Amino acid sequence: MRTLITGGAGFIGSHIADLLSDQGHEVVVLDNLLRTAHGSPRPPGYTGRHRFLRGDVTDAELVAELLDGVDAVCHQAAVVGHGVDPSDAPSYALNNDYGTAVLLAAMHRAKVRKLVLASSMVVYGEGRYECPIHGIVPPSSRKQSDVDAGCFEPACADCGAELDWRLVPEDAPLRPRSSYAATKLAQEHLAAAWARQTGGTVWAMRYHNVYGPRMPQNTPYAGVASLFRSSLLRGEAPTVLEDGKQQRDFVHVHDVARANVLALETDGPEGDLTPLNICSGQPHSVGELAEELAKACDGPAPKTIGGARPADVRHVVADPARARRLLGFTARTGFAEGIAGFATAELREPVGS
Ligand SMILES: Cc1cn([C@H]2C[C@H](O)[C@@H](COP(=O)(O)OP(=O)(O)O[C@H]3O[C@@H](C)[C@H](O)[C@@H](O)[C@H]3O)O2)c(=O)[nH]c1=O
Repeated sequence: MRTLITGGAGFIGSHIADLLSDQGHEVVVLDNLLRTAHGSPRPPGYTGRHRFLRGDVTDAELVAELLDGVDAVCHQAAVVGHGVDPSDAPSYALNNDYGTAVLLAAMHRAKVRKLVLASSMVVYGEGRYECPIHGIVPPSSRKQSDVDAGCFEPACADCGAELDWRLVPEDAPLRPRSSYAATKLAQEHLAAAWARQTGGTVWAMRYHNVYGPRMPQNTPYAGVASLFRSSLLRGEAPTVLEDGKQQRDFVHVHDVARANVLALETDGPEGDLTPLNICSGQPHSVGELAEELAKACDGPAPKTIGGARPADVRHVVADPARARRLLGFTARTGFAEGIAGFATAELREPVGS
């Protein structure tokens, strides 16, 4: 199989490229290197192993050229971040949505019918909750006054009862809370329309909180695991927001790469997009993450400081059943083992801007 990986020099894309090559597949990497996992203009490991081209997914001519002879596309290139400042929306839309539209048009012309798309748990917005009286309810947005008063759990909008979190299945309502999240969902819509128009197949990989080697560091968008680790390695205590009891699904990048390779190798439903939670199925709190990392780095104990960032959600805990059923994917890296390895893993500085 010959695969074009956009964003193939990035944190997740580079692991997919390595795994595909290890398994004897042919890989073409397109990356603008604005924020690479490897941090150098020609990332070590690419020379000779993968065909590597520095360029942008919005460059229609280049994308068309690279699709020659390609069987499938793994689209990882995106501007990531929190996207809470509306003035960043044009940049997200240009790179994530216009870039995806260019790629899909080129795939149509080149008759490439298979796409694996990097999506994100951010498309859900807040997680799934059950009220003891009203059953599954849409979570109301947390008020700043509640957060300031130290009340972090979402309450039922109808009766005010405290809600229990539940696993989020792929057919949960999609309520993006940031420009970034909206552009990830728009990517899914563009790809779904392309699949319906062309009979193509799309697996939309809704990544949960991915961590592991080559994770970016020293950027506020790095993700909590990387930011905690950087603080600990500087000898500073990681600062835990809220009360530290907010839950996430931390999934190791090696598992995420394997899920992508399985998706590339698995025939999906034709003429549609199939979203999949890519997660471990083992929720952990942010407080636990801080404790585990502090232990593994032999650093100072975490400090819980309350507060929350705009657009922060409380618990997003994914249901892994569909990816298991359709791809045979189960995450193999346990939390304690993954975090211990991550404490000493090689991370990279972002380059460019
Ligand atoms: C950065 C940071 C976060 N947190 C908390 C805030 C959240 O409740 C929880 C998780 O935070 P984050 O990893 O920042 O994000 P997050 O769980 O909101 O998830 C997002 O992460 C972004 C980086 C990605 O762009 C998104 O695609 C998505 O994965 O950890 C801290 O307690 N201390 C910190 O220093």
